Amino acid sequence: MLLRRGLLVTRGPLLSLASNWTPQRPRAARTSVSSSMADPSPAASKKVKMAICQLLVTADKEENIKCARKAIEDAAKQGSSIVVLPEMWNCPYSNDSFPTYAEEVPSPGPDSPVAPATSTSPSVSMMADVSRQCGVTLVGGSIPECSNGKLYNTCCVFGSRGSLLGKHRKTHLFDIDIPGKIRFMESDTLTAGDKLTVVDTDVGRLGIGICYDIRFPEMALLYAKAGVQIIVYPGAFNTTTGPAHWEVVQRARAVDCQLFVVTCSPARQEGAGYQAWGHSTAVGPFGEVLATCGHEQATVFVELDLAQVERRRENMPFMRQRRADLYSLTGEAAKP
Ligand SMILES: O=C(O)CCC(=O)C(=O)O
Repeated sequence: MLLRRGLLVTRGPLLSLASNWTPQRPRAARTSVSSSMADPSPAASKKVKMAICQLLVTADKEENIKCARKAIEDAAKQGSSIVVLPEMWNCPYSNDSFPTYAEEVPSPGPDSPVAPATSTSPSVSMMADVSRQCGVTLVGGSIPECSNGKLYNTCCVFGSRGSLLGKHRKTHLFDIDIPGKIRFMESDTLTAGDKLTVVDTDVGRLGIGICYDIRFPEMALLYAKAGVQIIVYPGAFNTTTGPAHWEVVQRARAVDCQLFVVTCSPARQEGAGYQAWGHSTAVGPFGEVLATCGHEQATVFVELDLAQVERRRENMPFMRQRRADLYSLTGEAAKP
């Protein structure tokens, strides 16, 4: 895609965003639905209770798994139907750690094999087990995945019966160099994923991105086009780009796409090689920050009314107002 004299010029097969951009309802959504007489909007409320677990990640993998399990169980006890974990929650965020902490991840599917607790994929089996036991949808942050001699930064999404519904491999690797501030080259160890990931769950239709993926609005727009209601970005911004961009990119994606944006960071670990920004957040489809936190370990509880996605799009129909004669977007977020 080229930006030339104010024109967005695309190459390859076009996927026009100008017409027929009606959000699709998720298949088999089992969101609790209640209508409110006081609400003049035709869209009934569809409320989803979410917990965003900003975990303190240590070098002790077993401890990280125990701590994540407890946070999920506590969130379920408090009535959450969907729980989100941070990027790289089972290992320190460093190129040295990724190969050592990596696990195999099975292919998604309703009957995906759930690895027993003694397997070589203890993080994956814990997530499958606890989501089934607690009956929650789980967006499992990310962990390093090993597959055919390559490493990926991978997010697993589990349904409330413990099956692996989807996995997203981070598509934009975090390779940046801000002299005197931060240099990180994920591509030294990781390979980029090659697809966008839309997952239908009990609570709604999710689009998944990981951290640096949030900086690419085209990806979020394709998710909106695919009928996604919530984009979840497990992410670990840092103390340079975090204060500058973390909140603004979330609000920008939410406003551009008129959907919910949720981020989940690790807590900041004093003395760690990588200083995470924290501030896990949920943003509504009008760009409003609904809930957030600081940089310490915390669980953010938030209720998302998914009916707001339709309401905002009725109020301000950007989707129908796009100018396909002037610009369009290539690519596809495959529907599940
Ligand atoms: O985009 C940024 O500033 C940070 C991204 C990042 O930390 C990551 O992708 O892991």
